[in-house]
Amino acid sequence: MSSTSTPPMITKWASKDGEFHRQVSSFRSFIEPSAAAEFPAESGRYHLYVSYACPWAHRTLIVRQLKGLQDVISISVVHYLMGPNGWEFASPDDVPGATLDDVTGAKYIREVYLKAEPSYSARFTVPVLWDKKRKTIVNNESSEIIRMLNTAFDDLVAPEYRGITFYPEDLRVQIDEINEWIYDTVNNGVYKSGFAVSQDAYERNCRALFESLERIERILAESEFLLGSQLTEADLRLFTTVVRFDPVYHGHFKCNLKQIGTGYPNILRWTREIYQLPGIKGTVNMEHIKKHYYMSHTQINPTQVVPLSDGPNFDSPEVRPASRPY
Ligand SMILES: N[C@@H](CCC(=O)N[C@@H](CS)C(=O)NCC(=O)O)C(=O)O
Repeated sequence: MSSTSTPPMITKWASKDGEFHRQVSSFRSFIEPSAAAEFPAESGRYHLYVSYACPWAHRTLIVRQLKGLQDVISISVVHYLMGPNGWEFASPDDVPGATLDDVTGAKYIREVYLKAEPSYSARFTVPVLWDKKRKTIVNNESSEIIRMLNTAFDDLVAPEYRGITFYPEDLRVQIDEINEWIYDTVNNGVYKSGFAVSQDAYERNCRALFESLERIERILAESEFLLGSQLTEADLRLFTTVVRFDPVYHGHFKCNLKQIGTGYPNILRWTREIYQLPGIKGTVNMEHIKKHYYMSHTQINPTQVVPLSDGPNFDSPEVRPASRPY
């Protein structure tokens, strides 16, 4: 694909059956602690390309924060608006929160992909984990990037972050199991509702989404986090969808049977607990989130008018776990 060709439009995300099918990510290598590895963990070598708007990229920002990796892995943040050329970099003077790409000098994320693989012809998604040394993409699948950040850099972080894990061995089976249905019906479920172009696909996915929210509400009525008193990867993956739910998915994606702030007291309490953990609120940029969805998906919102509400106040009341939950 040449660097001037146009990527597929958002409207093409739904296929003939009226249903949205998320593409499988293409770059799937792993960073490992061993110096002999293809991609060895090194401080300053790897770079994350993210969008504050994107719930998948948001996962990687959260784990980078909670694992104390800010000085080990650098980041670039794209403009909230996704235009016909896809994600674009912007100066923070023009778009507060965004950055230019000081690593490869790209104007668009698509150029980063094409530097890594000139024949790449799939979607140009964020997050992207980039190797500055080999000048290539290590991985563009958020669920795998957060696993690497969880363990691969432990020798390089400050002592208080070593050994922190959001994928503990004794909970792996339960984490994998809960991730599976939450991914399908909630994380991706909001997109399957919002991008559906048939009534049937919309209703089916929207109902499945709310069945899962009811199930999560029941879990969180009994338990501090999804799998007990320990914060795990399953919570972090769900959090990025829930934090966007009332301001964006409820209206823009028509996920409107209930709202988190008024309809799910236990999910609301749980969201506040995560939001109030050190460093997390700095990863939630509601301006980028709202402007991205309402202004980029012009097939859904042709006026590009952005609604006023940011959703529930996650800052207060203060909801403090008894001890650090991870
Ligand atoms: N499987 C990927 C999905 C990432 C993804 O779909 N990102 C969206 C933003 S929320 C994107 O960059 N879309 C651009 C496009 O599809 O053209 C992951 O979890 O990392």
